[in-house]
Amino acid sequence: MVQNNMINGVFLDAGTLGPDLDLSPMRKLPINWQFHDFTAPEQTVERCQSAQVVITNKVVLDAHTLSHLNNLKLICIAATGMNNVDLKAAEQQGIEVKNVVGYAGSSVAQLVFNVLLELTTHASQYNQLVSTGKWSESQSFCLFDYPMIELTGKTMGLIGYGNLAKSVEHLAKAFGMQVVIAEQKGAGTIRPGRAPFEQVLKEADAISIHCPLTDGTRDLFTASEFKQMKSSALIINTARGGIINELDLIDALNRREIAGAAVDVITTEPPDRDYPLIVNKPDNLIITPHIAWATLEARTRLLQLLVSNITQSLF
Ligand SMILES: NC(=O)C1=CN([C@@H]2O[C@H](COP(=O)(O)OP(=O)(O)OC[C@H]3O[C@@H](n4cnc5c(N)ncnc54)[C@H](O)[C@@H]3O)[C@@H](O)[C@H]2O)C=CC1
Ligand SMILES: O=C(O)C(=O)CO
Repeated sequence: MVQNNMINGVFLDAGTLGPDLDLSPMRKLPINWQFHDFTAPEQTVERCQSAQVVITNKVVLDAHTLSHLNNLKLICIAATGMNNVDLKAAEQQGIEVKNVVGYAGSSVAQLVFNVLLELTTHASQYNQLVSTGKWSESQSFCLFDYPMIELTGKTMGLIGYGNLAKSVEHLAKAFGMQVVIAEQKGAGTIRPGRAPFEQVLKEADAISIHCPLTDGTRDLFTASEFKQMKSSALIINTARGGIINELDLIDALNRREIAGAAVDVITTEPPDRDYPLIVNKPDNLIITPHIAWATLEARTRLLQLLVSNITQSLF
């Protein structure tokens, strides 16, 4: 508990919640706020120096930064992923860290199926062919340029089985897919209802990644994992960049070791203009700019949960 008449709070990257989200529920809390749209790494310490509560969506709070923040009592992450905060260093300094859980299930599952359907049905690529006149030039009433694949009866492999994976499972079953849930790679025992990681690689027609980025999941998918997958398999990463090795993904897609991929998250966001995954983007890769969470409905829930996280900890 902090004496509430003295609380200084900083929101380091309020701009990341979008221009259309009304932040007044947070502004109304009895906290002496400083809201910044974005914060560069070199501005972080100075901006947080007198704060007892700091809110960050994607600004990095590493051990070095935290070591300068002696007043800090609470970090509220305006997201589910906590990989931008050094949790061990925070714990050692007695700083409580809270994230927002369970706000984005519908939204993320919708994006997963949007890209899965694009990779299997190619509606926007066919739409493009119509716009460029290929349909008008055709002798047949329909085109066959992109092979259409039915999802019913196919197997969806889930990596991580928390809130988001369960929402994806729900939609997968509605499409008539079988769902296999991967046990953590290297686990000695396989929990009921789970399958060994390597078995999921071999069996899945589509893999959807929903685990956090940690030391244990960094580079979980490299050349070796892609080689174990079916050549017809698809992989979708809406979790975090870094879980898939991006250079290995480019190779696997170019060599058609797997059939396609979609990533909503990459290792460096936003990317530089010469980011390898983008400049060398294979035609069987879809990249979206970290939008899976970004429906207004999900962001509205996120804000409510963020306010409730702060209130529960401080008041
Ligand atoms: N693209 C986007 O817009 C969004 C991305 N995310 C990302 O999705 C991740 C998952 O979110 P939720 O499902 O809500 O989290 P969650 O905490 O409910 O589920 C994560 C699951 O991953 C499992 N896990 C942890 N380490 C693992 C490992 N080594 N191997 C396999 N599974 C492991 C956990 O046991 C848990 O079941 C977040 O950590 C975040 O990075 C979250 C929201 C939006
Ligand atoms: O909630 C998350 O983890 C996201 O990636 C969206 O910011």
